[in-house]
Amino acid sequence: MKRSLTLLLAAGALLAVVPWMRLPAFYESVLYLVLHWIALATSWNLLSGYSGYFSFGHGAFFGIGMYTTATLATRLDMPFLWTLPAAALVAALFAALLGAVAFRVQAVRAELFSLLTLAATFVVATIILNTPIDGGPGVYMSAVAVPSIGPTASGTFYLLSLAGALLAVVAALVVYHSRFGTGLFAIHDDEDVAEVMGVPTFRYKLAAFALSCGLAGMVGGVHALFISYVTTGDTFTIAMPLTVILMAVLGGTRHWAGPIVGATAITLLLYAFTGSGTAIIGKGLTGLVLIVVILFMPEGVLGQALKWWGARRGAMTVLRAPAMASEQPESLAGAAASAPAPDPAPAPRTGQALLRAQGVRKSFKGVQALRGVDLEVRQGEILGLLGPNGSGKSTFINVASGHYAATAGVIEFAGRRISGIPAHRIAHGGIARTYQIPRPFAHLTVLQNVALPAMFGGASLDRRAAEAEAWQWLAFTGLSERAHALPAELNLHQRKFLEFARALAARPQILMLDEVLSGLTPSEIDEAVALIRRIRDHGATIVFVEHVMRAVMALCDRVVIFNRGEVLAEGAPDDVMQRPDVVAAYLGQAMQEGASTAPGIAPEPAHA
Ligand SMILES: Nc1ncnc2c1ncn2[C@@H]1O[C@H](COP(=O)(O)OP(=O)(O)OP(=O)(O)O)[C@@H](O)[C@H]1O
Repeated sequence: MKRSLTLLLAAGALLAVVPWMRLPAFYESVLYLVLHWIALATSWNLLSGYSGYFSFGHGAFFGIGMYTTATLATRLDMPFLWTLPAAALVAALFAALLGAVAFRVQAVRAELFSLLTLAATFVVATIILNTPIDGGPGVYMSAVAVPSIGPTASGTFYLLSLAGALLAVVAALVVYHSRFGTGLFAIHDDEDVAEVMGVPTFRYKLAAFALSCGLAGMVGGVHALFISYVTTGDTFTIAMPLTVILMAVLGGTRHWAGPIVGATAITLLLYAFTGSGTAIIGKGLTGLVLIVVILFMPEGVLGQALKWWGARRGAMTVLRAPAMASEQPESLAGAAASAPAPDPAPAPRTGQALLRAQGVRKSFKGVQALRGVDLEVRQGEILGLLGPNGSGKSTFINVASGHYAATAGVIEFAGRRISGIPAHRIAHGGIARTYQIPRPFAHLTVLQNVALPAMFGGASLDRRAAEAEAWQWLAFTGLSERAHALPAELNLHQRKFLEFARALAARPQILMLDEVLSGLTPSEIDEAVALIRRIRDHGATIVFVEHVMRAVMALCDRVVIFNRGEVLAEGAPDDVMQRPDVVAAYLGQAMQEGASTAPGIAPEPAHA
């Protein structure tokens, strides 16, 4: 990052000389527009490209900035430069208010968020148009003095635009390489999993929205004086956010520099055809280029270029997320699955209750998935959660890890109530889980997938330490060779082990494994059983939902049997599995399914 930052600042310093080169004002205006669009597209990308929350309301915040500057400079005679921080602040505050409402509602994602931001644009425009802020005729700013920063007025505007673009790009670069940026990219791929792994999704989205809109507001403030006549009709159009989106998409939304490429290309292309007869050709050509890029370069021009560059150098990935694709530490090179791993949880086997659930209920629109579950997980044990399909095992894990809120009841962890608190705080407190169907972050490499929980989970490491930790867990689970692959390039066995590695990297006190063995071949199951044993030998407490009976019998200290959302039985595996009511529960399911025998109730000999 330091190299990019130095390059950026050096480029900024070089470009700052332009007004003194005595170029015709026309060129300064063109460059003003290029920088203006770079600032807007980059600021939009900070929320929408990074986190995947596509905003169609960037025009609203840009417009709020314009009107803040216009009002303060014309009505209160505030010096123009002082109005710019105010423009940024008002736009950021408005975004924070809107985000505080929108991000609280879980359903407001994807296209609903886009529609909401679009609607906000019209609401803002209507308010401004029908109040003294504008009142209808627009605001003239011709009497506002242009500060003498450059040798000419056009030079001053150019320099202001350069400052705005630099500020936006530096912000995008810093966020891209920060913990905050990593969290935003995780939200982009799977927000629920990101939250369960410890990313404070609400706070991160709010901060990104406010930052993105604050920058747009500041750019709006500069533009108000540049055009010197502000009207709602010209400001709050759908064309503005659309242009910004197209620029970012063309350049590539998954890289901080993507919008620079897109904004420069589109602005220059449109400008090259500004003559009255050729403007339409310019627009048509821009549209065509966009169609080609969307069809053949889904990661944008810069994304594709970096991919080619990476492939030429024989290295995988550059563009998937904030770059952290460092090489495997030498000490771990060639480490096999049996390599010593960091201690996942230094918990002694005291047998005391670490997690206690009392009267936990969960219903989904009429479906009673949990009907008052009481159970405890003891420190250092492997507790098996068993039961027929649909009996509520996964739901229990989902509720305990905060993925779903309990409808009623209390869950305590290490003596503290955790039911009702956000999932990222539960993760931070020391509970990690795997998903029955692996849910890796699709655009993060295997290494980045494992480093993320090390950053946001119980361990709470910084990026560098998290990456080192991730390498260790990759060695532990035998995935070192695939560190730079994307999850889609892994087979099921490897994806399941990736789930393990991610959960372990959080250094949890309790590890909840949800059917990690399903779909694996017998030899892969043996491997996984051996791995779970090793995790337990490190002192971890494990909750283990599983249908593979030989693994259950080989691993579990105790089992709890769920049936129809209730606890039917609990105790030592050998005793519980012989109980007639447990056999009947499984048989009931088998009969419903038309099977002649209960599925896997008779313990198979353990291979492992
Ligand atoms: N998100 C959801 N929306 C609606 N119903 C759900 C949801 N999640 C679970 N259920 C329902 O809750 C009940 C319990 O499901 P759950 O997945 O917890 O069972 P399970 O014991 O884990 O089953 P399996 O062994 O097949 O995974 C089922 O009837 C299921 O259909």
